[in-house]
Order: sequence, then C-alpha cells, then structure tokens
Amino acid sequence: MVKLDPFYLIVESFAWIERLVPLGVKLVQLRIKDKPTDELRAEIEKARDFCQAHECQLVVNDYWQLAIELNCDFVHLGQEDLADADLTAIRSAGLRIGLSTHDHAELDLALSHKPDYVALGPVYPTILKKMKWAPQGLDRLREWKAHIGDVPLVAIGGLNVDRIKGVFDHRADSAAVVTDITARDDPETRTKLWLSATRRFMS
Ligand SMILES: Cc1ncc(COP(=O)(O)OP(=O)(O)O)c(N)n1
Ligand SMILES: Cc1nc(C(=O)O)sc1CCOP(=O)(O)O
Ligand SMILES: [Mg+2]
Repeated sequence: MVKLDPFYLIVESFAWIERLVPLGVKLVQLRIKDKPTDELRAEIEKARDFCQAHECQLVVNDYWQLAIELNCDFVHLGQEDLADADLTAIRSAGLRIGLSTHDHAELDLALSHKPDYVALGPVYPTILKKMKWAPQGLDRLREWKAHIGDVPLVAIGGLNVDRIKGVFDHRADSAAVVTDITARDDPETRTKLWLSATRRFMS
C-alpha cells in the first residue's frame, strides 16, 4: 500500500510547484483546468522533472492520457473522470490512482477499482469550487476509514491550519489543501506552517 505524506498540496500551475515544493513539500497535485493540450503537456512535463529532482510525489489531476504519455506515476480522478478513463491502461502503464468520493455510492464504486487512495470531501465548506454535496463533517472521515481499511484516506475541502488536528484525529492519512495556501498574502509562510503542523502525523 502506498504511503502518503500527511500534507497534500494542490496547485493550479507549475509556477506554484516551483515556488512551494522547494520549501519541503513531498506530495503535490497539479490541478489545471481549461488549458489547451500543448500547454497542459508542457506544465506536466516541467512539474514531473521538478518534483523528481525534489523527491516530491507528483499527482496529475484529470489528464490521465498525458500522465501516461509523460511517464508520470500518479493520477487523481473524480467520479466524472472515471466514466471516461481507461483504468486498465493507467494501471498497465504503472501509474497509481487516487479517487474522489462524496457519498456511499461513490465510495463503493471507487473501492471496486482498487484505488491507491480514497479522497473524501468536502469535509468543510470550500470556496474553490461549487459542490453539490453539503460539508461532510469530521465523523464521516472515521466512517470512511472504518470502511476502507488500509487504503489511505485523504481529507479535502475547506481545510486550514486550525483544522489539521481534527482531520488526523478522525483518521485521515493526508490533508489536502488549496486556498488556505494559495489565496494567502504569504503562501510561503503558510506552507511552512502546514509543513510543521502536519509532520507529527507522518506514519
Ligand atoms: C485529493 C483530491 N480530492 C478530490 C479532488 C476532486 O476531484 P474531482 O472530483 O475530479 O474534481 P476536480 O478537482 O477535477 O475539479 C481532487 N482533485 N483531489
Ligand atoms: C478540488 C476539490 N475537491 C473537493 C471534493 O470534495 O472532492 S473539495 C475541493 C476544493 C479544495 O480546495 P480548498 O482547500 O481551497 O477548500
Ligand atoms: Mg477531476
């Protein structure tokens, strides 16, 4: 079973990776929306090389064909992405797969694909994107973990430094974050705070 770093940073460009990964980030997702394929390819390629040089695990969101083409080793897919994704091709290329879940039906479907991690969200309200699910609350994390056993559990949605302890106390293995870092005036200082606040939850 894959071991996930407790701090899971999610960013929308290579520029963010170049800026924050050298601070000590060991798990980062490149989540780019609405860019032409050649730009996506260039961003993923730069992220792959930079993360490799910094011993940081890169997860490519959505673009599984590009992740295969560019020899990346981890993709994240949502339930809508799953409908179009060729999981056999992804696995045959040696990539690991993280899957989103928001309710029991999605969890059952996700587990049927034997994911390398399961994400549950939104744990708290998020301002990043419009979601059709109400915030799940912390107890849901415990419930998910009891169901998924050894599969690592990622908590996502509305997390901030003050909420870190709660998600790990409720059995998350990793805490994913976007705006508590990228929307701050000083993302570097916030990243360092996240790094120090999550270290003690490293398993
Ligand atoms: C770690 C993690 N969890 C959930 C998501 C959301 O994925 P998805 O539902 O496919 O939505 P988009 O991020 O693609 O808008 C994620 N990206 N990462
Ligand atoms: C991209 C995403 N997926 C979610 C899910 O629940 O599947 S919540 C979310 C947004 C996470 O951003 P922030 O840390 O700014 O709330
Ligand atoms: Mg997606």
